[in-house]
Amino acid sequence: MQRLTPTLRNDQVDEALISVINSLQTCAKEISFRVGQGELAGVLGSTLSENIQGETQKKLDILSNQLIKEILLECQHVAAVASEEEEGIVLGHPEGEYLVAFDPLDGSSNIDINSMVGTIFSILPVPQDGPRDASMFLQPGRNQIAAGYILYGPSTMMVFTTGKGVRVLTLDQTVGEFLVTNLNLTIEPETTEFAINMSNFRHWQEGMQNYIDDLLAGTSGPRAKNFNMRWVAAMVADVHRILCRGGLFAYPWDARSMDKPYKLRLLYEGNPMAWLVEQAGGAAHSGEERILDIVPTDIHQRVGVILGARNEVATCLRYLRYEEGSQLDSKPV
Ligand SMILES: O=P(O)(O)OC[C@H]1O[C@](O)(COP(=O)(O)O)[C@@H](O)[C@@H]1O
Ligand SMILES: [Mg+2]
Ligand SMILES: [Mg+2]
Repeated sequence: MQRLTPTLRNDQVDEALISVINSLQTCAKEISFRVGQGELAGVLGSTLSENIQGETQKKLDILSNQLIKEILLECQHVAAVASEEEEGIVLGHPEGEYLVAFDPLDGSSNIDINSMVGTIFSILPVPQDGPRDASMFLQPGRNQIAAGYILYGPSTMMVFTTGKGVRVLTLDQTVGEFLVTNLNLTIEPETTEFAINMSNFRHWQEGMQNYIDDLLAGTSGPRAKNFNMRWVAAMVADVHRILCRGGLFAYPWDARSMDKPYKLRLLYEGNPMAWLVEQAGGAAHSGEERILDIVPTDIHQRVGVILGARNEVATCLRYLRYEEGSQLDSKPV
């Protein structure tokens, strides 16, 4: 089975980017070991601190963030990093060609229940001109050079794209190497499975409520088919399932707190996942536009996310726009 570096060389990835991705691979092994040791490594539980997002940090959030930051900043090709857990960016090598944005630990609430978590990364080019500050990261997701995630599940997997399809590697714990286990994940355009946090139903826009109502109505409703639901509460695991067996994932606008109408973050979650899903033949939308076309105004900006099977994403958007064909009775007031 092929290793990561030859796979990247086959994809004509330049040596500088290979070195950045290899650094991420090192991070993945370090975090995977600690996640696997769990209680024994003393990494479970919360801290007393809050991150820039106003969320209580888990010990593993902080540890993963620190590990990734240190390892990436040792790589001479990394010009700066931006983390979901930190307010500002951290500058790296002045000659570095790449920027790395990451969610060090996605699905933090799963840590203490020994359930799936992950690391999500997005690699951007350093802009030609402009200041060397956070504004370097304010590029639309379509500029990404590489993106992906590491899933710490029953096995540890690295799933990524450099724009030539979606590659999957599995960590062989016996030799400590990631080996290629799938070279081209694809998502079927149709699906009968969706992932959404249903407890937010009452806070959604009417169009979203109508869409979900019709999925739940199954064969007796306007969609005339039954839909199954899954929610891992870790985007990385929900998106992985969609890449493996299809489906639709949504974390849409909600009215729980008006200063935070979206939960997921554009740079660390939305963009990398959107590109992976598009590379697999799916679609990824904010509810208003293609996620990869959004030009960020802040590194911690949040975004609505509807992604997965492309025909189902299109149907969901028709409901949100109250278009003909969305089988709605009601229209916006
Ligand atoms: O608490 P909820 O509504 O189930 O939200 C789960 C979502 O929040 C997240 O955990 C947010 O990510 P973090 O754990 O990195 O903050 C997503 O992975 C997941 O899809
Ligand atoms: Mg996350
Ligand atoms: Mg996180």
